[in-house]
Amino acid sequence: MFLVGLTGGIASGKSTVAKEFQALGCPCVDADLIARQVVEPGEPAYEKIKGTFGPTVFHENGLLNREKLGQIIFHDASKRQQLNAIVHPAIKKRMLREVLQYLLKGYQFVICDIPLLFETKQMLPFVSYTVVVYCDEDKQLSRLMQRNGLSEEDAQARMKSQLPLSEKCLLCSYVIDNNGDLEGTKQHVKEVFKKMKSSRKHLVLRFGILAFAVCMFGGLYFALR
Ligand SMILES: Nc1ncnc2c1ncn2[C@@H]1O[C@H](COP(=O)(O)OP(=O)(O)OP(=O)(O)O)[C@@H](O)[C@H]1O
Repeated sequence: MFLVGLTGGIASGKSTVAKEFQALGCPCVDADLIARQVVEPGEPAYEKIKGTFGPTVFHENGLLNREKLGQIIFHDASKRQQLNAIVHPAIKKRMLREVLQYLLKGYQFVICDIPLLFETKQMLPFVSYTVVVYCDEDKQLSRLMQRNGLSEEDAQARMKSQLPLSEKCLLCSYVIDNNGDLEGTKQHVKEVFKKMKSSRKHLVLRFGILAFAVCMFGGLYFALR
């Protein structure tokens, strides 16, 4: 099995593209979903956030106030770094656990939807291919404002906290153009899907596991003879 890192900019269409990959039968691990799970009450990252940012970033019922925390970190790079140092290792650990479950089920590859793949670099050593979902800046801005009900200024601040999409396109293996309608995007997803299916990178891990098993059992056999 091998991992494909799916990334892009905020509201560039990663979830939309991930759904299309799932419709084609690919398992997807969603870093955003995991990011919400690791800050639930009782999780180690939850306690660390309380210790670092204080009680003001929590609702009265104890749940994390994501909007309040978002406002703080999107306008303050050092606070953003502090939060990242807490949540990124927890996200990475849980992602690798989910990936391991798919490995045991025998999938050829797993799509890992990681919005900040190139910014944090945490998961980069584990992925064989990177795919960027791209759309022009003005389209990204209008989709973000519409979806999240944000002012232009707030939407711009969120976009600026990430690497520009054009830079990510230079770093990745494949670009999926999401400027057009959904039908066009589906076609781009199918093309990338075919390329992944024809990759033989999953054999590296399979042969590695096989060689390891042969060595272990061979060693055991000769030791017990
Ligand atoms: N090709 C498209 N045509 C029209 N609208 C689109 C298209 N792709 C995505 N959208 C819309 O743009 C918004 C952002 O898309 P999506 O949620 O997939 O982005 P995302 O990159 O996953 O966002 P986030 O950064 O929050 O994770 C959504 O409202 C979605 O419906």
